[in-house]
Amino acid sequence: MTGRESRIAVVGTGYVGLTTGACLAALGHHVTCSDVDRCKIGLLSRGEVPLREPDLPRLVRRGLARGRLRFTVDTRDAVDGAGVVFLCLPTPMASGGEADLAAVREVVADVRASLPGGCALVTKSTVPVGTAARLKELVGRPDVALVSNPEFLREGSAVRDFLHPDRVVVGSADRAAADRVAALYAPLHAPVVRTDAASAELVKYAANAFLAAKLSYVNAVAELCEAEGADIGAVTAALGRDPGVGRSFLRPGPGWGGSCLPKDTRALLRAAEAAGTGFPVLRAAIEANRRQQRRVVDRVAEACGGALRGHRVGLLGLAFKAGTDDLRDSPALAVAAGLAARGADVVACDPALRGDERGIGESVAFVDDAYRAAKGARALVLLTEWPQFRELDWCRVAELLEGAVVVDTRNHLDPDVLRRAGLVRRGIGC
Ligand SMILES: NC(=O)c1ccc[n+]([C@@H]2O[C@H](COP(=O)([O-])OP(=O)(O)OC[C@H]3O[C@@H](n4cnc5c(N)ncnc54)[C@H](O)[C@@H]3O)[C@@H](O)[C@H]2O)c1
Ligand SMILES: O=c1ccn([C@@H]2O[C@H](COP(=O)(O)OP(=O)(O)O[C@H]3O[C@H](CO)[C@@H](O)[C@H](O)[C@H]3O)[C@@H](O)[C@H]2O)c(=O)[nH]1
Repeated sequence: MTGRESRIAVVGTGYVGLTTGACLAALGHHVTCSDVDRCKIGLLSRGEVPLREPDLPRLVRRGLARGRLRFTVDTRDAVDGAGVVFLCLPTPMASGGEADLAAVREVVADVRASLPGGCALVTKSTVPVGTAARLKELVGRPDVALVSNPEFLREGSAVRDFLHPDRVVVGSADRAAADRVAALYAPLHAPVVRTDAASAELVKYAANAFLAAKLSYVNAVAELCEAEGADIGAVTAALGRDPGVGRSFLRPGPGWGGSCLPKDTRALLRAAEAAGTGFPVLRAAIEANRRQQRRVVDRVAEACGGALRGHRVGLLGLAFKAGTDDLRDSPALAVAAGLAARGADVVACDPALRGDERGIGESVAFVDDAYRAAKGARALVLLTEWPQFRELDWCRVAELLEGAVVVDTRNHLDPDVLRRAGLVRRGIGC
């Protein structure tokens, strides 16, 4: 690879952009990352990482120290001299459910004249089918190629997922540009799937929608287990051994959430409706997820003797899964809001949060440890599977609680430990 080809720009330094930038710098490239958030760029330039992601701070500091990683608020400066420009910008849900591409369009319009001739402009953001083609028109330059290279990392294991991908998907009408992007991943020895841009864009949505539908399916099987007296743990242990099913994404829970699955399923559904095909299976999976959250609220109401009004309910965990401090579309927040709407006095804790984060909402009082969340509660509800919740002194919890029921929406706690503490554990599907 020539000197210029190994100069990379990454626009957007969130979970995807910062991981991409730091990992590509670790692979030996010279990477400039840009972001509109001045505060974030200030922190990152000093080696401080404002995201909770294992290994990311170490890679960022090493990249800075070796002069391979640089941060700027000036995106035009970042793309100057770059052979590959990754767009890692937010594509949130718009009011109608579709993906909002405003940030992507704004950046492309802003940098189009500054892009070096021959560079590859790569969408790593999750974008609807046809976006690469439309951006190609917006750029309006025959010497700039558009490439779709969707990202499949998960929060909480972003660096590991980036460096050990199951597959790398590269889609473009421009073979040479796609070769150049694929070559960046060569040291990872991962399978590279080469496609046209539209197929690459669809792979990302189809993957997330599949995972979401699988989770809704498992949560429905869990409900059936409760009705029939079966045990979801035993069912999924055997089910997952079928290679057609696979072992992952079989854990029932309070519903699936996070920054991607909810918005991407809605966007795909909207796109399918606009395309005239519809997607009834996906629609059902989304509705089943809402129902799952309502089911958890009903279950807590049962634990409180039928009605929630006037009862204190303690919540263990607010993040959408363990290992992250991300609250975006967390099912825990939906459950908390549902409990509060039915009159419960909701008190929550989460080891990754301080309580002053945006998004927790007014209906939840935040306390800094599990014992304070348990104090005086009629029911305690585990919503995020943090390992430290297993290690609580459950006898102390039992003394602090006003009631005796723990609703374990992740089937995370040891039933015997709770039983010995005199508590009743209600899991999902068991
Ligand atoms: N978070 C994930 O696990 C994940 C995984 C795969 C794909 N994705 C997709 O990747 C994209 C980015 O997701 P994310 O979670 O990294 O988002 P994020 O919100 O964590 O980060 C986006 C960053 O872009 C910056 N930004 C916004 N407008 C900008 C502009 N005009 N110029 C420069 N920077 C700007 C923001 O300040 C922010 O730092 C989305 O399309 C998402 O769906 C996310
Ligand atoms: O067995 C499981 C697995 C997950 N979940 C829930 O499903 C949601 C999503 O979890 P996960 O997929 O681990 O989180 P993300 O970090 O949002 O990752 C998803 O979304 C990313 C953004 O598009 C993709 O890159 C990843 O491949 C895709 O897994 C969370 O609420 C989890 O608690 C379960 O309830 N049971």
